[in-house]
Amino acid sequence: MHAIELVDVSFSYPGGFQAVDHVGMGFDAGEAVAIVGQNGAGKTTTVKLMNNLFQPTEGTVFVQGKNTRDFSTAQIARKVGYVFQNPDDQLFQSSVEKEVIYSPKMNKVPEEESKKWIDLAVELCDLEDKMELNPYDLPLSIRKFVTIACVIAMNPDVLIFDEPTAGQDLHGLNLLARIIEVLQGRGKTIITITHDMDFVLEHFRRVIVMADKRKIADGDARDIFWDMEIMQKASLKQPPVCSLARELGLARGIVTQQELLDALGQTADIV
Ligand SMILES: Nc1ncnc2c1ncn2[C@@H]1O[C@H](COP(=O)(O)OP(=O)(O)OP(=O)(O)O)[C@@H](O)[C@H]1O
Repeated sequence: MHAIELVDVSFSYPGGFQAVDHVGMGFDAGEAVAIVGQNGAGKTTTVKLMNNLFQPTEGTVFVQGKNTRDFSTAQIARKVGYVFQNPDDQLFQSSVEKEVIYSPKMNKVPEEESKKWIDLAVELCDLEDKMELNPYDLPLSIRKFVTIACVIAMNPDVLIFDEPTAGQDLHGLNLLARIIEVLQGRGKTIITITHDMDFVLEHFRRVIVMADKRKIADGDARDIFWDMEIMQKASLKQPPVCSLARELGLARGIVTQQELLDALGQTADIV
């Protein structure tokens, strides 16, 4: 049984604009998957269908085998946590501490259990010295971590991060990498929308590519970033390491700097 499964799902916004067109995908427990694609491809709409913020116009979304139509958004949100693209859509308390404890408290999570996850969330998101501050006095990049902490604190089985890398510096990117690693290590399913292809290559093995409302590819990053037809169809730029390796005529599938250096070393030996 998948943690989440979309079966032939379409979605149109009220007013009739179709944003998702017959999409199918499944995610297992403990998987980390990146969703990439140009602006307007339908990525955010697709993930909002996964936590029941939207219900499909056609097709079915299953969360741990259960049809989301049979549950409220709040019920599904306990299993599938979604971190909004814009943190300001999610923050409404007067301090970071109140934000992070709000959902576990509202959902009456037993104190011992909630303390464990709140402490982990605060540590992973580097918020220990910001608990008394008003989120709106913090920069956007840190507000984003406040929203991530809120979702981790709820201890959902699936966490969806919408554009977490946008506007992050190296420290922020390192925090995100550790969050993904630690949560995946605890059996969580992590789904991340991002435009940062280097971040994808470093931290995700499986990549889903969306273009023009549809899923056009789903597989190993090593295959996908070397498939120029997919790159062109999705208007994606091949990551620099891959394009350099391609220009140099090196083996397909090179995606990291180390692999590029190793391949160049071998080439130099042969020459
Ligand atoms: N509330 C809405 N009403 C009508 N159309 C919408 C609404 N929200 C999004 N859309 C449209 O649906 C399409 C898909 O949007 P979506 O946000 O899912 O794409 P995306 O791939 O996440 O893009 P981005 O990277 O820019 O966030 C876009 O054309 C967008 O303009």
